[in-house]
Amino acid sequence: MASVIGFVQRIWDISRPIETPKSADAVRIGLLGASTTAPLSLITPAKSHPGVVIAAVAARDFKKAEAFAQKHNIAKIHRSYQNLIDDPSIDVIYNPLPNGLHFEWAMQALRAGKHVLLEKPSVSNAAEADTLFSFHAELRSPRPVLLEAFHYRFHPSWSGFLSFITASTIESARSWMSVPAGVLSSNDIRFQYDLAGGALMDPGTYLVSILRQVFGAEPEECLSAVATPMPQGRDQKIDQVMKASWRFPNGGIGSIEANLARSTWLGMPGLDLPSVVVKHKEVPVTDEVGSDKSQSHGMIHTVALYNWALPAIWHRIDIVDEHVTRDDEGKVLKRWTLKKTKKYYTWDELQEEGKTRVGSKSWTTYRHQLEQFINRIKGQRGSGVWVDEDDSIKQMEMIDGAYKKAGLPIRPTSTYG
Ligand SMILES: NC(=O)C1=CN([C@@H]2O[C@H](COP(=O)(O)OP(=O)(O)OC[C@H]3O[C@@H](n4cnc5c(N)ncnc54)[C@H](OP(=O)(O)O)[C@@H]3O)[C@@H](O)[C@H]2O)C=CC1
Ligand SMILES: O=C1OC[C@@H](O)[C@H](O)[C@H]1O
Repeated sequence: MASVIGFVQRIWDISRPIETPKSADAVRIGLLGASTTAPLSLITPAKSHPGVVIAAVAARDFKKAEAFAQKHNIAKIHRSYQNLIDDPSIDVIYNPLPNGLHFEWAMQALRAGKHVLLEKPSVSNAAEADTLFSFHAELRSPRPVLLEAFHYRFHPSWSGFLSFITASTIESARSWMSVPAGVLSSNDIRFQYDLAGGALMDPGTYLVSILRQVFGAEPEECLSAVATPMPQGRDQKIDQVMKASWRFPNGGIGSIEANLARSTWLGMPGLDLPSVVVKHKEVPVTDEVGSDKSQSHGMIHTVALYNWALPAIWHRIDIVDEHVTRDDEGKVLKRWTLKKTKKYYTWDELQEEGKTRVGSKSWTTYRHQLEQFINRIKGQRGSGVWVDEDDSIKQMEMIDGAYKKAGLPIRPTSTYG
């Protein structure tokens, strides 16, 4: 009962954050597009941040921008993306445009000296990532801040999960995310190749990021990539589903399944919690059992995180240790399993020296991300979580590699120079 009350309370608190008065030096953010995601990923989180004002929005259609501004209490409307970027009263550009427009508008914003919060995937392919992030790296100090918005990494549940993983002994890691069938309309940006759509680009980009995080390394080889194309008559360059696997330097295998139209029995929409399961190789345990030289004691450590995408609403980390003792001929003497469950709604259990980790239970991944983004802009010490330039480039290299392996073209490079 207490857990149900906690769940309902968290949903209530997340959807109605306490609005804080804004400080005089608040960072002023402008939104590119009246996007579907902005209310969840930035507008609501900004309400509880005293140092952030959502100051302007630009949309291709003025009436749409007007309605969006009114609904979200945004004071200023621009008739074009360029006008927003050129607005001297704006400090930060939030870029949640279709993936295929990320590169152009991030470059434009950086060229205008604005900080950029850039939705994932950062761009369409590795060549664009290299150009964008190298351009950013070479900007003169004080450089604007550029962040690929891998929000899940900023929540304490992700750090808590990683704290149970020993990268060098991982045998396998599996991660998955899907969108239930029928949720996305047939003309959704995710189904358009020219806008850099596809399952690997959308849920898949998180899954690729998760494998890179878990192994703490880049893969040596893409072992398999199998795309389920869109139904006949639709764009065959779009992967509706992508299943792929990679071998990492420790010999472990990482695999993903990204699905833009998950269905189950009789075509009913399917709902899976976005999750990751990491299984380690058996490692020897030295303890009182192991000290008997005629016996050996081994353990397989498996860690799973359920709901890494919206962990503030609910998540669970399961840690399962399978123990086995064997005699000196390898015959199994005894097996037993120890299980525990952990949850990290706040940093309380994860405080480390030198890191400033703040937040409350009602902070979503997006709110935590915003905190760190603003810390960077203000030159303040934060939680230590960040996504750096090289990380974002390597991310796109892994995605390109999987598209090639699947026999699909990598997503098109922008003509913007
Ligand atoms: N962090 C997260 O949790 C989430 C991130 N995302 C990411 O955000 C981005 C946008 O996703 P989402 O908000 O769902 O997308 P939308 O379909 O809402 O598109 C976003 C905006 O793109 C603009 N746009 C510009 N050119 C085009 C075009 N040719 N066709 C369609 N739209 C265009 C529209 O702006 P205008 O108003 O000017 O017409 C639209 O408002 C993606 O990169 C996605 O991966 C998406 C969902 C969640
Ligand atoms: O968080 C998300 O969930 C669903 C996806 O389609 C979306 O783009 C992604 O960011």
